[in-house]
Amino acid sequence: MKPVALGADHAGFALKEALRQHLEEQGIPYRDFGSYDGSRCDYPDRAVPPCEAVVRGECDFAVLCCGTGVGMSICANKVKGIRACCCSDSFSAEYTRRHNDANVLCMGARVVGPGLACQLLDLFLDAPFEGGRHQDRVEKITALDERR
Ligand SMILES: O=C(CO)[C@H](O)[C@H](O)[C@H](O)COP(=O)(O)O
Repeated sequence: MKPVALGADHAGFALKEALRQHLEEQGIPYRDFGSYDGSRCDYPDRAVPPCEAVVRGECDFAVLCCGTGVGMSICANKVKGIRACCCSDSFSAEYTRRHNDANVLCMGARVVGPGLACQLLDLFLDAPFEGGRHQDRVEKITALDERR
């Protein structure tokens, strides 16, 4: 398994740390792109490096944390090849993999607690992309990338 890329701003730092520890406990490799402490920083600067690692094929997935998860997801979806979803419920976390072939999970530390976030991460990592009719739709998303 390729490492999971992790990223966070100051608001998401503690949640990212909880997710990092959760991955470590399960023996799932990760690459931590920071923040490495809770110092104030800007989520666009923290979103891009983990996403670029996914696009380069060094990581299959990235997990990004900020206050709401929304700022991170907006930025991540600006990176060509990224399909990011901001999740705070289990159905979305699972089905964004099954139907959208999402490669980035964003979560908000001011929205979800660490226990739920770890559960959402497990669902995201375990769910397979179903392909079939969803493949055609993902190809249309890729075509949208090409128009930019
Ligand atoms: O971008 C966000 C909102 O979608 C993130 O939640 C940020 O973490 C948040 O805006 C940071 O807010 P702060 O007041 O500067 O801590």
